[in-house]
Amino acid sequence: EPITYPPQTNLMLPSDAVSILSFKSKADLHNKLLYVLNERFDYCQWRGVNCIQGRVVRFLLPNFGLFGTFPANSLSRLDQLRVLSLHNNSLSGPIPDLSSLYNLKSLFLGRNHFSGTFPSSILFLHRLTSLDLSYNELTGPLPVNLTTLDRLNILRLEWNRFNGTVPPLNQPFLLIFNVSGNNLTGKIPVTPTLSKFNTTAFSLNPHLCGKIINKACTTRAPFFGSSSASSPAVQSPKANSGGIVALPPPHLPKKKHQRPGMVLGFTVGIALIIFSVLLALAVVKKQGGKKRVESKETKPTTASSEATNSKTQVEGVSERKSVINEIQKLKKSGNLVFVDGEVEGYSLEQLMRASAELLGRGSMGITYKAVIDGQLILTVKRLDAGKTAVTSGEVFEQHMDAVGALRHPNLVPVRAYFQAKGERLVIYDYQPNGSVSNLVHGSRSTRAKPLHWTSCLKIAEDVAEGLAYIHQASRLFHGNLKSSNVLLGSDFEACLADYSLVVLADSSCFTEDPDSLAYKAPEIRKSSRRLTPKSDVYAFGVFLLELLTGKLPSRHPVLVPRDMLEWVRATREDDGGEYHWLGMLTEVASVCSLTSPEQRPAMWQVLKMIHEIKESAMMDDSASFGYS
Ligand SMILES: Nc1ncnc2c1ncn2[C@@H]1O[C@H](COP(=O)(O)OP(=O)(O)OP(=O)(O)O)[C@@H](O)[C@H]1O
Repeated sequence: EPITYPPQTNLMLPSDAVSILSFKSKADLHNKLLYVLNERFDYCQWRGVNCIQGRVVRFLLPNFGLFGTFPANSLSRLDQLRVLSLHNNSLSGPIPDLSSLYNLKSLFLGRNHFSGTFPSSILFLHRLTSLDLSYNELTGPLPVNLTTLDRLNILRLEWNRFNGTVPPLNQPFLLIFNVSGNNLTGKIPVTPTLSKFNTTAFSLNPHLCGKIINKACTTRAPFFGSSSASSPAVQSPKANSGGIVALPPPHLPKKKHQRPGMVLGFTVGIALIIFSVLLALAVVKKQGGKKRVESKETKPTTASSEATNSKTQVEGVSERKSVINEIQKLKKSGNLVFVDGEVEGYSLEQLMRASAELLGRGSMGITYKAVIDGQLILTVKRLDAGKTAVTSGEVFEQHMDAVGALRHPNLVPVRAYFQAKGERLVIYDYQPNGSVSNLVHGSRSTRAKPLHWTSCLKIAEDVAEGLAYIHQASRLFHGNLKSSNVLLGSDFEACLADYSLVVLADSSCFTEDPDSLAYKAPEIRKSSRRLTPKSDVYAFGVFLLELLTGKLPSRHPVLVPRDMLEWVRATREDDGGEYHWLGMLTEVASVCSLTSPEQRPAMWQVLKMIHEIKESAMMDDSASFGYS
């Protein structure tokens, strides 16, 4: 039952003042709040306190450097309280019983060190519209009854240690929702509300699965390099340091009957390969005369990317070819393999007939933009046969199945692949707005100007999200992060391309330009066999510096971290306004590019640092809804 009248503890002092002072006595051990009470209602003028008719309705203490605990029975008497924010302080211990704050609409306790389980008293606060417990150390399951808080607009629970399953939340007004970075498990309930959120709301929970995050709840597809045939049950999160949890080793061989469009040549046997190659050669020969020789002019990409695509367009005009001309040597002994969950939207024949434009030549092969039947735009990467010859057909198939299973808003999705007789194609979505390399360095004629620091932050966040996802969702890594492999999607979101392809190639065949080399961590400069997630972290550090300075990686000086900031600043026309933020971002870049892989943070830790910078920046601009 709600308490209607606050019990008077001291006839001289209003009970709201007593509440606040008793809160301060334990929560402000460093005495940051200078609360003095001379007159009876002075407390309504205290910093962070807002009253209506002498009763405290808002108590807002974000970023006050509060250090201590949140004492039980302190604020519980503030029964007129509507908003409570203790966001971003250093409060530890459990969150006390708050059930008497029955008028509370917004509760912001994020970015502290609160521990213990989800405070069940919160479930009594039926008027709550905003609840933020993110970035704490809370453990245990999320109560199923969270569904009863039916007015919630904001529910932020990310970066705690919650385990168990996601409750079947279906609050119609839930607009902001995040449970990423916990240890939640099992299938995400497919409610209309939860279906509205994309995978980032659930990311970095290694054992979550289900339709909403495009991850099957069964054992994952095999991946490259694994040898174990026996698959233990899902590994305990505790077995992993730092929160990265590896998926169980795959079952080998893979159950092939589950997917459509299988590569016949590798499943039915040698005899069939020979037969189909002969047949295909006959068909190709017969159709040779009929092949479309006209090369449909594929329009250049969107107007907004005019500058960014100038290099590829010049190459495209001079080397524009039809895919049929380029890959007509294909022996048609295989079909396109559409990765798990993909609809077979087109055939190999359609792909071969598609008009194509050269996008560029990279270390692994040649990349084309292909337009199928004048409608569907794809990117086709034709891998260099010689360089990937070290990878057997079976390993290639297993690897591409694992890579194709990755789905994240910051990854360019693999849709299909193909291999037959030395030819290997990987088909991706086409990203219409060029690459970050184009964006930062522009065409050669224009002088490069570094991006605004907030754009750097946004791109860095997107890339870190994509990398952290790859590392946690599989035992894969990118292996070739660089600005030409970070593409801009239709909303100018940054998406990683070319992830996890480099392991298929013999790196000794590579002749890399100085910029590509500069992304390589010291331990992999000699051989890419030693690629690990930490080498991606190194490349991320180089990429971040490239973003901040607009300088090509081969021109980055080797500096100790404290000189690094001065160099970063010198490359920018800074009026001093961004100094603080540049400092924080440069620090992230420096720690990522440490020589020793062990000293570099894991990608999820990098992501956490970037989130923290973003959140403080938002608070600084008072742009963050509800925190001040
Ligand atoms: N899915 C895609 N959509 C649009 N452009 C793409 C796509 N994939 C690659 N590109 C662009 O095509 C060009 C060639 O890419 P490619 O990956 O072959 O070479 P690279 O990125 O320069 O080097 P590397 O092979 O080492 O990654 C690059 O400019 C890249 O930005």
